[in-house]
Amino acid sequence: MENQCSQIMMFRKQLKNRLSPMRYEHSLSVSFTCMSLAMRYGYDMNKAELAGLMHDCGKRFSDEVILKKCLKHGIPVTESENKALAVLHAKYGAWLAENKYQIRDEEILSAIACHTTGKPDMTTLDKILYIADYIEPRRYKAENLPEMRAMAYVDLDQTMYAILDGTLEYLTKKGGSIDPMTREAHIYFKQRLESKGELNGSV
Ligand SMILES: Nc1ncnc2c1ncn2[C@@H]1O[C@H](COP(=O)(O)OP(=O)(O)O)[C@@H](O)[C@H]1O
Repeated sequence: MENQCSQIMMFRKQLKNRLSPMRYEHSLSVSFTCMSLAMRYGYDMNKAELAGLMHDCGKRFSDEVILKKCLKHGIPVTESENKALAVLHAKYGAWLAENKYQIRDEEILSAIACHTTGKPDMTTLDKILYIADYIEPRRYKAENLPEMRAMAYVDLDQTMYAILDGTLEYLTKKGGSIDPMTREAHIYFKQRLESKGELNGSV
């Protein structure tokens, strides 16, 4: 317990020096939101805290620099990621977390790696982090935030589907390339809700 706390304090100090003040605040806010969702869903709070804190550790560089760093370190970049560079900090962040911050927990690394796009068959921590990144208290951009914040504490799959649905609509309007992993995740959650008979018209 004491060890976990001192590890978190050390990572916070390092991130504070490396991220912009706003990005650092966002990371803290996501970390606390992850813990709160972990409480709700009976997930390990320490792992959730660490995943939330570290999720944007790759976002200290511009997208172009992140691409160069991925190529330099042999991190595979798909053709789609090359066209949608905004998603790449997640994969690079997972690499940094493992290789520079020495985080070895596969669930934490997986959650960091898929926090921008989601993916099919996400673990509980994958979902907690993806959702916390969207609903954290300092976020204000999306119109559906009050609804998503309430839904997050009712059902993770419903919330994943609703956020992915809104994000695809937003990205389509915005124009530009959309990473196909986001669509794959959307289809996956749609089918998952359908198979449970839980896909309602309002989502
Ligand atoms: N080209 C893309 N393909 C798939 N997902 C994307 C793409 N660009 C951004 N996203 C994701 O969509 C969400 C909204 O994007 P955006 O508004 O650009 O980012 P943010 O909310 O971080 O400012 C974020 O979760 C982001 O990771």
